[in-house]
Amino acid sequence: MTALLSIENYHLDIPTFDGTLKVLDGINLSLAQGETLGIVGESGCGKTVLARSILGIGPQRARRTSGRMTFDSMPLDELNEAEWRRIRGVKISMIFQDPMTYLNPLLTVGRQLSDVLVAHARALSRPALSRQERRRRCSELLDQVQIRDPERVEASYPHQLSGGMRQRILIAMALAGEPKLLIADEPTTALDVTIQAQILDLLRDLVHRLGLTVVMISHDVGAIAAIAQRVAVMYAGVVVEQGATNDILTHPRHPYTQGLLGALPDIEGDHQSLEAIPGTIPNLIHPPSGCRFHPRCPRATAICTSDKPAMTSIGADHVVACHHALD
Ligand SMILES: Nc1ncnc2c1ncn2[C@@H]1O[C@H](COP(=O)(O)OP(=O)(O)OP(=O)(O)O)[C@@H](O)[C@H]1O
Repeated sequence: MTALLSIENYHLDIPTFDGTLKVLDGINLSLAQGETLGIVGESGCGKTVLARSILGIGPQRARRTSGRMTFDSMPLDELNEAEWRRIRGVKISMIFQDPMTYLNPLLTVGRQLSDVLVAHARALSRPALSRQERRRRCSELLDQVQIRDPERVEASYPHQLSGGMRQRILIAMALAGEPKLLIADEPTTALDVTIQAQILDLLRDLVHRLGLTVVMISHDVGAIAAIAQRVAVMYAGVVVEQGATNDILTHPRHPYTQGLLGALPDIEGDHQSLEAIPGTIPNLIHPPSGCRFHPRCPRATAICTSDKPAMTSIGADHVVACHHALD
């Protein structure tokens, strides 16, 4: 099957005052239509930079040094701004952790949804929708995100709605262009636990009903497990392990994945075992030689400091980049 999104050997640098950050170091990911991929890793691993690069909105000074991304047979790295306008926010859309940042506090929800429809028609060089068509489409979108009282919500300003409702509105806006790919960057992190579960249910339902393909980024392995069929574990700009969610969660092979899973809240609730992965993410200006995880790895040997481990297949849908994965 051809992939809807494929990322091959993607390297990205960000020049800074102190030196060049080697933020993405040879990312390989592939996503089939209708699939949900979770990207998990500690803060600073490069998850957001990767997600934003898919949309062509990476950090301003960021430079792709090699590799490529292909979406729906289009080479994303070669698109011009006019081509991007037809894709960004339309065919590939994104939702974020804090909806309030992306909603205009001065306009009603209905007006903002309607504005999105106008902008999409313009971006796709389609005739503008009539007022009546826009109203119908707004109701349809609110229905898709399971908002049961669309009239009240359309007439509301963002601050009059709960965090969960605002996230639903952002999802409705993201669906307005009938996207093929939805990138969800920590969509439930700012919400309380019950609402988190509702938003995850909604995303699952959209995948099922609309055949949406989703990349979901989170440092919350539980949220990823609830929604993604496949998981990619990122560490310091590298995908270190990837495969079927169940396999990765029950048989993690990379010491970093094992540490991350060990760092999950324990059964009683919110206690985090902070000892699970000692140390912190390395400085990406001078990343460690060989395997970027070796300074923190309990299994590191000489080869880990000298040679970058190749991604090796260890199951039908399970790859890992570790010299000691099978020890
Ligand atoms: N605009 C920027 N300028 C310089 N460095 C940046 C910029 N954006 C991100 N970085 C650096 O890139 C690295 C990866 O950041 P990124 O935000 O992608 O991590 P993340 O895994 O998404 O973390 P979080 O979970 O906290 O969002 C970090 O070292 C970060 O400091």
